[in-house]
Amino acid sequence: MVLRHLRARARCAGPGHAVTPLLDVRGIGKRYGSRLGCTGVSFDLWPGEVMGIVGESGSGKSTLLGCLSGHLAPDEGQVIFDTRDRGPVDTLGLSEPERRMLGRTDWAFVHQNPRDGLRMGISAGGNVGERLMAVGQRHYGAIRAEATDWLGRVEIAGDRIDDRPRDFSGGMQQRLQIARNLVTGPRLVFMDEPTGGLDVSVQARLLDLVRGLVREMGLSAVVVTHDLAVVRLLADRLMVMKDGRVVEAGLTDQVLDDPQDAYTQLLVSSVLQV
Ligand SMILES: Nc1ncnc2c1ncn2[C@@H]1O[C@H](COP(=O)(O)OP(=O)(O)OP(=O)(O)O)[C@@H](O)[C@H]1O
Repeated sequence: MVLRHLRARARCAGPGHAVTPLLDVRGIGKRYGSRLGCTGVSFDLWPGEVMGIVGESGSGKSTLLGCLSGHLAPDEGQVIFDTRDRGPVDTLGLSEPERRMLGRTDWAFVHQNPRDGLRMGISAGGNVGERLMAVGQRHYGAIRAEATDWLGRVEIAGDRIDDRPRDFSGGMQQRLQIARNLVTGPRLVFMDEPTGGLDVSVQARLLDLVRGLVREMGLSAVVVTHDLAVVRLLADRLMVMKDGRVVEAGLTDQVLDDPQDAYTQLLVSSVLQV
């Protein structure tokens, strides 16, 4: 029913107008036994748009991101993704191989801890090149050239290509994780506290880099963070979560400059006092 509705909307589109959201999230809910993870979360994400999800610890951000990205199975709801070849598809109904393919091609996931998103035992170039091989590239010279190019794009010197990520600083590891994720040209990137655990100056540089790449590549992204400075810089729109529910949503500047919900007001003012 929902898919038919989306296709009908897509057919009514004029040229050059995206009328189908890239991601259409409907009523996602997840419980852990009697404990609520998140409930009733719905939103659209449009091509090239960045959605920020903020809230205090335990508000359900990671649960929601897990449900959206296929790492967790929600108890209810739909996550409809506008695939290149088949149009809008409910990703929760995909088979495991189909989901894996989506993860290699159109979707990417940047973990808070780069160790969760990198292979620490293989070289930096191998970490990037491996993703190209996973989508069918076989020419060693071309793979190495593309890996070198991507290391440059994330400001890692080319002469570090054969070094292992464990010899990198935290900021470099995170930049390498970003290169590994973006090298295959995904359309949607999930980010879980991408600057968490980094020094403030390193955070600022990383945020600048991510913002540049997102814009340059026209990426859509869902960014979970407890840091309002991160969403202020990266996100076009914002959802504020509390106790597993979205309490306020809107354009980032609007929500942060003129919060309507009492909890959002508290969140914003507590940051301003820091
Ligand atoms: N594996 C789990 N088993 C039981 N309860 C869980 C589990 N994971 C999360 N929860 C609970 O679900 C609720 C939402 O947690 P979640 O980790 O999604 O919040 P969060 O906003 O991402 O927090 P943080 O910023 O600390 O990561 C919390 O009450 C948490 O205790």
